Amino acid sequence: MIALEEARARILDGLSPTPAETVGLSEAWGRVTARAVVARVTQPPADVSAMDGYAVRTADAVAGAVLRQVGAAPAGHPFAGSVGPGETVRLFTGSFVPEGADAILLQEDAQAEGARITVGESVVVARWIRRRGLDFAAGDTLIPAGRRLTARDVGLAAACNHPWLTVRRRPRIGILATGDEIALPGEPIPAGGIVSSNAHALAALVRAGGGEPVVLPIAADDRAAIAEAARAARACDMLVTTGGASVGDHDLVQAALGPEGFALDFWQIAMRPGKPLIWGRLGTTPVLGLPGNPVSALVCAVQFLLPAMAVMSGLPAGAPPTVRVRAGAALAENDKRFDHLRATLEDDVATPFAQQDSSMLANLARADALILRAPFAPAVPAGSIVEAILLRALGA
Ligand SMILES: Nc1nc2c(c(=O)[nH]1)N[C@H]1C(S)=C(S)[C@@H](COP(=O)(O)OP(=O)(O)OC[C@H]3O[C@@H](n4cnc5c(N)ncnc54)[C@H](O)[C@@H]3O)O[C@H]1N2
Ligand code: MOO
Repeated sequence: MIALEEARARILDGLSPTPAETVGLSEAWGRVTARAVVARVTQPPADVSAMDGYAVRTADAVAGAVLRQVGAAPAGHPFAGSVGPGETVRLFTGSFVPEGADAILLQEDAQAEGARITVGESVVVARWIRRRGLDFAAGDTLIPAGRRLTARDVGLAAACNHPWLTVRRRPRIGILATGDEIALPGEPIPAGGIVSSNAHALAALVRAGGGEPVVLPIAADDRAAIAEAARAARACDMLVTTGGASVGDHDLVQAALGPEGFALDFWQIAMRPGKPLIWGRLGTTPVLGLPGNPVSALVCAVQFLLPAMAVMSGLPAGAPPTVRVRAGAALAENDKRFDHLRATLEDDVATPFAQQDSSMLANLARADALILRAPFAPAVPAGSIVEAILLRALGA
């Protein structure tokens, strides 16, 4: 059994980013830039007013002075002339500041009678003028390559005049659930059978991680069926199987993929839940074999599939983010397997469920966090600081 960190390193080492594609801005949220976004315009394009009011010359606009309005410049309609001594031009927020003016007289500090503008309060030079390029200048690199785009980034890309962006293709993840006993939700459940939940949970997690799930039909516990399904997944960037990973006579994933040319990298890791994890390659397609137990499959997906999808998306390789929390109960000494205790979180106190069986989906769905227990971590009293993965933040 290899250590969790080594398993993740071996998985991530073997992956590379998907090819780039171009998408419109409306499709860009959550995608990862394959190319830096460089401003095509300067913003603001000229000195502009930050307020509604009057463009003035500081020397003239002293309290009590009367100025002559010689024009108006609504936003989008710059004033063609310049502001001479004793003159002013009506402006609005975003209007270009005409030549000659060097300050803004706020509308509420002025009294207008026709073209006669009486200054109520002396202006301060440059006040309320946003300088050309205050925000950014043409040629500035505003968004680096390898960044997952936020709503703010999309707005920035639009502002710097990019109608579309070059991003990584979403990693296409084939999901193959195996087992004679599993039936799709809503279908008749065979005698001795259960409803398949893993493929659905994994597909949702793939979406949360920015990927495109390709859910394959359930394969029976039979080598030919698994092999056929796996062949269908060769166009995917990764095939994820669930079930059939362990040591039972019906745990067939490796046996079925072997004749198809499956090259195993490792099988079994020192992790709970998730011990029978499989990692290898079917031709050029990476294959991640997750255990069938629903909690094991999900926890392995958090620890390995999400980081793998990040690398395939062009993001840096790494472990899922962790936070420090206080244990809501005493934690026993751990054994040799890296443990993940499903826990609720209130403020910064994470309390593990009393039962941690890897079949218990309801507890998993109620959990906010996975408390991480390194191999051989000593027993700690309630209130101790421990590391945890927050599930909701990952969409898990
Ligand atoms: N003698 C040993 N037995 C087991 C070991 C071991 O080391 N020695 N490992 C255990 C561990 S740990 C795990 S985890 C499981 C994983 O087994 P498999 O990956 O082979 O999974 P299955 O046997 O196919 O199924 C296990 C369990 O999960 C349910 N299942 C399967 N697929 C789905 C699905 N799509 N949706 C919901 N539930 C699913 C299945 O019905 C079983 O109950 O092996 C232990 N055994
Ligand atoms: O490791 Mo298994 O994944 O304990 O249930």
